Amino acid sequence: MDYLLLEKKERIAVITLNRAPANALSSGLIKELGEAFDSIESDAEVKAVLIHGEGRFFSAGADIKEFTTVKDEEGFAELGKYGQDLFDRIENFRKPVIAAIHGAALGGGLELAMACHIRYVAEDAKLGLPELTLGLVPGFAGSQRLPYYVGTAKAAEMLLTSDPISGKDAVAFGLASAAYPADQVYEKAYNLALKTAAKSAVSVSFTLELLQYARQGRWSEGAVKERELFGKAFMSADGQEGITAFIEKRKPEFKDR
Ligand SMILES: C/C=C/C(=O)SCCNC(=O)CCNC(=O)[C@H](O)C(C)(C)COP(=O)(O)OP(=O)(O)OC[C@H]1O[C@@H](n2cnc3c(N)ncnc32)[C@H](O)[C@@H]1OP(=O)(O)O
Repeated sequence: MDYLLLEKKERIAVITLNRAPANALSSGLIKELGEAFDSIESDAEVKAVLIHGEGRFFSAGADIKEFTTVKDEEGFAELGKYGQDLFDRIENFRKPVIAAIHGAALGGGLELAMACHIRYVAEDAKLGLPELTLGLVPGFAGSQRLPYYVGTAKAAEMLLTSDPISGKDAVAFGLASAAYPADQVYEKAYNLALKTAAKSAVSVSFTLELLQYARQGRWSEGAVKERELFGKAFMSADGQEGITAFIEKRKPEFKDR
């Protein structure tokens, strides 16, 4: 691949955005991200995904220079759909996707990070949707995901001023789970990925599915689905192993079945 690195180790797939100088999300990079997720989806050995950026930033957003090659409104709507479809796929992915953010996650970079299931950030990272600075609006569903995390009022402030918030503030507003000094973020996020990879792939997949009901405000349907999957998880080989291991006072040995 030309714009990212995909490395699989210890059952973790590490995606490194690698498009100097700012890991701007060109259509080429977005296409390669889709291909990376194809490879990870079909690889039963991989149990979690970690996305981070090479260089100074996580990602500074869609490639502003590439915008000049788009001809008309339909072209921009198509570009938006291209990114939105990929980010929906990431949000609905059945293996945990974790973002380790340093430097900046702006515009499409933050929209990518918001599609991940968990975000760890550098304390001094800048997170924002500055599209209005360019006379634009977000195009990869940032106007929809940001209010989900930070509330409508804070999202309105961030969008209408274009001011980014720090990693520390992102945690305070619920946009990220934890903030660390910049040189520790990757390692902390990698250890988090390892922790999730130690669980049964069955219950992890069920949990990610259930979280989407809450994410989409489908509470009652989600509760029905939860009790159904509770039974399925209990009757799975790993569910049986987990219960037996607890009773026998030992660590469970999950087989992802
Ligand atoms: C549907 C989605 C829409 C969107 O995502 S719209 C884009 C939203 N993103 C932005 O508006 C962010 C734009 N970039 C910036 O604000 C700044 O940059 C940074 C804060 C990221 C970094 O600032 P500093 O440290 O002063 O560096 P620097 O000289 O501005 O940038 C370094 C190089 O990176 C290129 N670059 C930065 N962001 C983008 C981008 N989004 N698309 C294309 N190139 C970008 C610059 O041009 C420059 O390049 P060169 O060294 O060749 O001059």
